[in-house]
This record gives sequence, C-alpha cells and structure tokens, in this order.
Amino acid sequence: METGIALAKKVAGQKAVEYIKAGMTVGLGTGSTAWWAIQEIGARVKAGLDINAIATSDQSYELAVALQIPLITFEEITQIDVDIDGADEVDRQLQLIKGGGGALLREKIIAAASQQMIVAVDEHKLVDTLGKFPLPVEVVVFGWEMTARKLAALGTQTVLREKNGQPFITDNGNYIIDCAFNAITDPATLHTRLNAIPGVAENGLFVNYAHTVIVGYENGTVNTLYPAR
Ligand SMILES: O=C(CO)[C@H](O)[C@H](O)COP(=O)(O)O
Repeated sequence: METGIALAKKVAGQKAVEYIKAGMTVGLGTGSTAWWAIQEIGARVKAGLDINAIATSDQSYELAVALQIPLITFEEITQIDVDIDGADEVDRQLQLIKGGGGALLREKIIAAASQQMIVAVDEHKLVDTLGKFPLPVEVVVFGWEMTARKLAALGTQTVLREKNGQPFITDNGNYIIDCAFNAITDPATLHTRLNAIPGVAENGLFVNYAHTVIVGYENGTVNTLYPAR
C-alpha cells in the first residue's frame, strides 16, 4: 500500500490514463510516475482495451513489452493521439522541465507528435518559476566539453551527468549536461538559445507542450490543471 509521495505519483499516473480511449495511439512516458500510468494501461489492455503504444525510452519499451501492451513504430503512424508522461518541474503556465530520467529527447519527439500531452506529477513538482531543478541538456559526445563551455556562457553551472562513475549515456548514445540556472524567467527564449548551440541535441524545457497536468497529492487526491492559453 503506497503512502506519501509514492501514492501521489500513483494516483496522478492512474488518473492520466482516463484520457485514453479505444483505438488510440498512446505515447508512454518515462519515470516513476509514468510507470504507474503504464501499469494501468497494461491492466486495461489485459481487460480488453484496444490501443497501440510508442515508448519514450528503452526502459518504458521493456515495461510495455512485459505488460503485453501492443507497440507501434513511427514507420506505421504519422501522429499520436495522447502522450502520458511525467515532469521534474511544472510552473503556473504549465511549462515543464523534463529529463531527470535522461529520456528528454525521445520524450519531446513523442510529445511533439501528440495531439495531447497529459503530464502526471506529484504535488512537489509544482513551482512558481522553473529552474531549481537543474535543466537537463542532451548533447552529442563529440566535443561535449566545448558544448558545455558554451552552455556555461549562458550563465549556468554545468555538470556532466554520471552513472556508476561513468558518463551517463542516453538511449540515443548521447551525454546529459545538467545546467543549474536556478530561475528560468523566460523559458521560450532560453529554449531557443540552448538549441542554437552546436552539439546540443535537445534541452529539457517543454514550452507550450502540456495540454493537461494531473497533480497527485500525498493524501491520495488529484487535481487537474489546464493551461490558460
Ligand atoms: O522527464 C522524465 C524522464 O526523462 C521524467 O518524466 C521526470 O524525470 C519525472 O520523473 P518521475 O515521475 O520519476 O518523478
């Protein structure tokens, strides 16, 4: 029986699945909140729900395979109906920081291909201003030191993400540089400046992507937020 933050993630992830209808193509997010959504999707598929899914990471792909969720590729589709994913921070305009799990590039490709992005988060992800969570930036390995210097020139402290004492390698064979901006007052402009740096594959700012944010609370309740735009 989950309590506290685990319960908050569970109820948010499960609630997000209510946006899925029969016949849809569904983006499967990455992380501990998306895990609950994928489990719920798996249970509904087992009970007869007819959908296809496409995963934002190898980890979520493997989970979907284990749960016997039918998977589809981009060769077979031109768009996705609904994408369910988590986030590391959500501000009042429902702009996001993602990539804490290192899957931001595939997550953004899938979110951009989706009619609706449903974001499921625990209550602790809500912030007034993005940036307390270091912004993950996926960079190609070649020349990453130079790319890191150019990122630092934008006014951030950069840290090459590591796992077990080695650089963390994304599913795309890239590195992640975590950038401590502390307060990102203009996410759209920063997004453009980051992606203009040669070597940057993608950054974790999701500006105007979220259609709906489901917030799970530690008391087991959920709240649904919609952007003002
Ligand atoms: O962007 C992500 C992975 O790249 C995740 O959605 C984000 O890190 C949130 O994860 P969690 O639900 O485990 O808190």
